[in-house]
Amino acid sequence: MTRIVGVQTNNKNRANDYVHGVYELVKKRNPDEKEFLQAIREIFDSLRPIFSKHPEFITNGILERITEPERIITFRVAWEDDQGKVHVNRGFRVQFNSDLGPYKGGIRFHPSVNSSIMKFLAFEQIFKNALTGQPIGAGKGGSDFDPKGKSEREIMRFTQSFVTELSKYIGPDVDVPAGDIGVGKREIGYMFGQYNRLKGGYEAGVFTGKDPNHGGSLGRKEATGYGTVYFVDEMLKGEGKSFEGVTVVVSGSGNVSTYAMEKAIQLGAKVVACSDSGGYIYDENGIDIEMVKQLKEYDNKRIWEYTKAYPHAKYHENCSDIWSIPCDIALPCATQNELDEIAAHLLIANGVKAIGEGANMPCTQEAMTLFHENGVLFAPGKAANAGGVAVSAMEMSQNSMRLSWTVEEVDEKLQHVMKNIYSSCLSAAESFGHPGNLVIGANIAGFLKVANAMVAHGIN
Ligand SMILES: NC(=O)C1=CN([C@@H]2O[C@H](COP(=O)(O)OP(=O)(O)OC[C@H]3O[C@@H](n4cnc5c(N)ncnc54)[C@H](O)[C@@H]3O)[C@@H](O)[C@H]2O)C=CC1
Ligand SMILES: O=C(O)CCC(=O)C(=O)O
Repeated sequence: MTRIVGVQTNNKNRANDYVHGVYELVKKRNPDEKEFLQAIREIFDSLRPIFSKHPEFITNGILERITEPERIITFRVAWEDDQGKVHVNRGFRVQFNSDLGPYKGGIRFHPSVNSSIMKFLAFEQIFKNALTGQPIGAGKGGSDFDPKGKSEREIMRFTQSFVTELSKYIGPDVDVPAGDIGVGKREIGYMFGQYNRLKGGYEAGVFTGKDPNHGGSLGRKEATGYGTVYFVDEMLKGEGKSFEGVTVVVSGSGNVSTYAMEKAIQLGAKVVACSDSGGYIYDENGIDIEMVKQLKEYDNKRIWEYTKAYPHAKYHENCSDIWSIPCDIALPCATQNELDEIAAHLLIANGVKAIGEGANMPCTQEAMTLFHENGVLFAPGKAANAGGVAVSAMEMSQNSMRLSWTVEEVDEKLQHVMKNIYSSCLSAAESFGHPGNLVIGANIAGFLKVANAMVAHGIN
């Protein structure tokens, strides 16, 4: 008995030393990349229990390899504005891991884009894409270009210049980009057009998130937001709860937020607030989702203009104060680290029951710890928002087969994927000694899938 306990302790120490040692190496190699290190730390904290059961992951150097992107492409994007002035932005594509399939992940256009943000997003994508169960590897890209205030033609010229360089590194079986912040079906359309022009043909599966009228999948636009709500609904059902009659606050008013709000409302919730980077609106009667769509998806307006149609609604300029509104469920769907310790304290004091991360890494580590300590149900982004990339993989399948599924078919498959992800997270958490902890469950379930493939593919 003593000997077995001794062996277990030795294995545990060896596993802890391994995780700690690799984290120190990664930190040394990427000293100023705070978002990337934050994402690595969260994963590493969850993975500790794995290595005492799977020493082969240590001998195969899985952590050392999975934290180093297979390839990072950085390039100049020169473009001319409407006045003929030349501008230069920086473009990125991080091709992080291809053990499960072609690199797959969105393109972000936002002034904050830098190497750390690109790497954290591509790293998260490894585990998220693995959780979907579909044959997709992981990547992410973007540029520090700010679409705000640019004309339609400027956006087209910038996007064409961006993809002229990116086209050398992507393809339907190599790397398949999609949208993210600042990139929707309009930008994907420009990328797709320019890519095909350069290649002299039509390669349907090179981008996803295309317009369903020209090569895209029905249901892709809605998939991330709907998927997030489907996942949270599963988590609520596990506790005998539901969306019926609850109050919900959603940050952002872009692609993910809009369709998270729509699905929550369809399931009987009252959504009382949403935001953009300028501020938030609070409508105690419940947000009119069609009005939000009109303002943000079609008219490209700021969210405060909602109050022109609904004068009883209130507009507040500080978008991060949205978390001071009492709610049962909070869905952060805007951007990374938008919900910090202070916001978490406010939500908990106001009785929040559940959090669902529609955005990538929207909660800081400190906020997550507080939710955990206070028994708040927590759906981590890499599981909860995986519906978008899952339907992107369905778009790839439809493109390869040269056919189109109906929106009902796509939605049914999406619900199935989200349920499967939920049960994989639950069972991984249970098997590794953390029952009910979906953060640990998501990280372990995603990691195991990729790590096993990396062992099978040899050291490379
Ligand atoms: N589009 C997709 O399919 C997926 C997106 N995500 C993640 O979801 C998040 C949102 O992405 P999208 O909706 O696609 O982008 P989007 O560009 O359509 O919308 C982003 C929204 O967030 C707002 N925003 C930006 N910074 C903000 C801040 N600090 N506070 C409040 N609002 C702010 C913007 O005004 C905009 O309304 C990102 O973290 C993205 O990586 C995750 C999975 C898939
Ligand atoms: O649909 C895709 O390929 C990308 C989605 C994405 O960027 C994400 O899941 O964060």
